[in-house]
Amino acid sequence: MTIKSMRRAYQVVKTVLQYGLDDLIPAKLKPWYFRLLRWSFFWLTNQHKDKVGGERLKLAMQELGPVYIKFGQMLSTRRDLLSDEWAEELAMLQDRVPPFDSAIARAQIEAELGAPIETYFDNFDDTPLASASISQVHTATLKSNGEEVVLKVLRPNVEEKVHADLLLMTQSAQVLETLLGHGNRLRPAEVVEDYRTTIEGELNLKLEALNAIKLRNNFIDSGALYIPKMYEEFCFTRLIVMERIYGVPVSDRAALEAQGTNLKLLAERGVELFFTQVFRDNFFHADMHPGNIFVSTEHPEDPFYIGLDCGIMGTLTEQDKRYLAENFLAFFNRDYTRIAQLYIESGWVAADTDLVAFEQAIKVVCEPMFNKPLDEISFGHVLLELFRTARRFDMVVQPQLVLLEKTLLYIEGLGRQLYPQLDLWQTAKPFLESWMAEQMGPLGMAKKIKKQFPYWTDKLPELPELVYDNLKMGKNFVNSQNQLLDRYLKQQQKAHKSNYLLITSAVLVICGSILFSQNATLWASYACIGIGATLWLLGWRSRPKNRKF
Ligand SMILES: Nc1ncnc2c1ncn2[C@@H]1O[C@H](COP(=O)(O)OP(=O)(O)OP(=O)(O)O)[C@@H](O)[C@H]1O
Repeated sequence: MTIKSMRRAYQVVKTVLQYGLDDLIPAKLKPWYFRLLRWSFFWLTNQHKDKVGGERLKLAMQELGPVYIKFGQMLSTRRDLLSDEWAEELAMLQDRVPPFDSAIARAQIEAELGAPIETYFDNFDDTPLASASISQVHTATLKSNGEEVVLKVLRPNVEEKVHADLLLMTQSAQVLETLLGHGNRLRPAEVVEDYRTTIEGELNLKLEALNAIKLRNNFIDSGALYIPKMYEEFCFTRLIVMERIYGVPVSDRAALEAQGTNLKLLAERGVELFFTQVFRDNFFHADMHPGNIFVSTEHPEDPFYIGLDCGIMGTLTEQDKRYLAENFLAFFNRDYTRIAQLYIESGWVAADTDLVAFEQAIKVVCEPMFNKPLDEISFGHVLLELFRTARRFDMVVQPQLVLLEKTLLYIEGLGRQLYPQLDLWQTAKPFLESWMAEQMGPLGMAKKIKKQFPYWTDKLPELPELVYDNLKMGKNFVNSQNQLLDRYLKQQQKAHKSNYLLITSAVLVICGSILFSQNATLWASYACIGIGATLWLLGWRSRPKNRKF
């Protein structure tokens, strides 16, 4: 431990004690060394007894600086872990940081460029346009064509500071975890680990630029989202250069109204954009706070979003996406058995989970949601409640899903703020249904076959064994006594049969295509493709029917 890190540790302990955060740990969980710590710092008394826990934590984080402020902001989105009051307090943390010296910014930029700023840029403004915890933003114009750009540069020594704070956080989280016991729902070590991934991603600006380029390309023809152009030749780990944008911050409702923005359309586009990013592109902006989203100023009747700061992006596996879509559809069909099955099938909860108890718990939290009109139900809230319930059944944390749930909650909140009558279900349902239909239909099958072709040719020799194991598992499963399980198993069997037919048909079509491409006996290739197509039809028809898509 260096002198610097010891000083920082002292500062953290001092703040924790001054804000009485140690009081928040129940006395019976406090070991002797905790009390000793408190006695040895007897002059540091809790000066904030009058304030509630969440507020004290917020003030302490504010005092500890940017890394803790960002941590608090992230924590505020973990509503599956925190109570709503605590989350609301932490959400108020503001990331306002004084700018750093522009001479330092210049030196840093020139070090990355390997040349004086004037070699490539004119009109570099020494007064920053914005200054945040990780970086600072300056405006300039490109020497080559006069285009307006912004230069985003990392704060000096920010990596060192973040890593020092992270180390301390990790150690404190481990102590806390031991005190609280492993079964505790707060899981501090996991939360800090989650934060580490997020903040470390933000320390690499090149990564942010690459994400922005990808997202921009995904929406290049869209009238709903614009991502500023990145100048790749000037993008490095500590510096990126992008097109300057002008827009109204999305949180500035008064300005949006003043310019006559069609708020209904804007709100609907927000929800659509989210589902497009998740389900079509599998690449979604996961840091959607108001400072990162602007609204276009031209053509207010046909507004679009402008997205900045693509440091944190989320992706889901194909399987996660399918389970997620099914999850929503099952919820709106009030099919709680199906939801419970989905959590087990996907592996989010263990296979030996008590299905009946799980289904019951899901029903208890979901059913009251239908007391509201359908259009007021929030997808994010549904997911949040389902995750909270699943956690009680030891759901393994899925960081990608937590990221998704947070983004969804934010997008819906934003949509409602812009247009309180926003009908979330009507906006999202057609999208989900057509996605599911496409996935399960012939086009989706063809796409999957094409994508999986190299993998299947590799796995072809193992296929009979896999199919046999699969069927055997299904058969063993059927022996269960439970009535509910029986229903589930029948469905499983049907699904296995259908999968078996579909897999065999795919194999035959692939074999036929290989024979055809190698100019082998044509009749054999036609026969393979013909039989394959017939089996596919049979498999398709024998799918379990009570899945409503
Ligand atoms: N291309 C741009 N054009 C105009 N303004 C920009 C641009 N990029 C960033 N800004 C301004 O700089 C601010 C900070 O940018 P950005 O969010 O990218 O920084 P950050 O360090 O990642 O901040 P945080 O992580 O706290 O969101 C934005 O809120 C916006 O006001």
